[in-house]
Amino acid sequence: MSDQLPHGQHGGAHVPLLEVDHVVVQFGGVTAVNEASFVAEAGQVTGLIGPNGAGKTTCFNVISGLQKPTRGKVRFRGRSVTGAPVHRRSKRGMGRTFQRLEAFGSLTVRDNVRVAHDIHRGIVGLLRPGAKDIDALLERVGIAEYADERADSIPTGTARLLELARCLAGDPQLLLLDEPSSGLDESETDDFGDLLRDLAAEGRGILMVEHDMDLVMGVCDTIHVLDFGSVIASGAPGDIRRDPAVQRAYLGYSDEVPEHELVGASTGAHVGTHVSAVEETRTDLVPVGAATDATTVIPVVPAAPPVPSHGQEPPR
Ligand SMILES: Nc1ncnc2c1ncn2[C@@H]1O[C@H](COP(=O)(O)OP(=O)(O)OP(=O)(O)O)[C@@H](O)[C@H]1O
Repeated sequence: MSDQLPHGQHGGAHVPLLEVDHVVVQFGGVTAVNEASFVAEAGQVTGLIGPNGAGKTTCFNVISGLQKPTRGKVRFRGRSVTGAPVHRRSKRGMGRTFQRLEAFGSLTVRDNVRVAHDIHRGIVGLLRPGAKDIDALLERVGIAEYADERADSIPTGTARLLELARCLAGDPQLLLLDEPSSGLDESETDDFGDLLRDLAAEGRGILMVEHDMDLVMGVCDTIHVLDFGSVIASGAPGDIRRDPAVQRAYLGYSDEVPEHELVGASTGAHVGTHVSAVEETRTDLVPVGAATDATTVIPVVPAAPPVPSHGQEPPR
């Protein structure tokens, strides 16, 4: 029996392209992923964000098959792939890029994409794509001018786009992108965001771990937020931006101490730190970007002293 069900349908019921279902990953005493459940839909860009150490990469490893979960399931196109090896997931239509660049340094950019295509297609790869197909892909991701350069001589941002081109050479239905914009300048990041929207408009699903909040908030349809391995929020960018639990996760505040105690006790060193952090944040109330109502501001009013902060910018 074929396992290639059309995504989105399963006996009439809606089936997400990707489902992460109560996944737990433990490394000895460390729970890196804690009962995480979320979905990524076809035709959408989905963001997976969270502070450093929140469990994003571990989740990606579970989804792509590099890490066996301690418990829980991963379903792709309605079928469990929890025990499937990486290459089988890839054959079923998952493509992944890594934070670490994986291209062959001594090959040209064009040959890197050609090799990725051949590896993915296996025997079918013998029917090699024409140079025109490869060049069209390079054009699409915006690196055609580097086609004849060795991969180890191109700038980091370009190398990231090469990773994406290599991933797209396998024609995946789901793209798992790990920090895809790092190394891109502002205008390259804008172009990259447009490309992600185009890829989603073709019906592909994109799940992206990304620290550039402008990009995440600008291109994602849905965002899932991890903190200490658990999903603490899921929703549209505007909802995530305003979610108090998300703000706490990024800024490192707990809500156990009422705000009036904070203000009244501002002589304490740690509280002083907190107050200045609050002031710093509040002077930073900025109009939310073009993706939503431009008059909305970020309601960041932490209500308690700091717990060890992840030291990262919250979603803006
Ligand atoms: N192989 C491992 N052995 C032990 N602990 C691990 C291992 N891999 C990850 N961890 C721990 O699991 C937790 C989650 O790590 P993970 O790399 O998934 O987080 P992350 O959200 O991707 O972080 P970052 O944004 O910094 O890349 C961290 O506490 C990390 O130290």
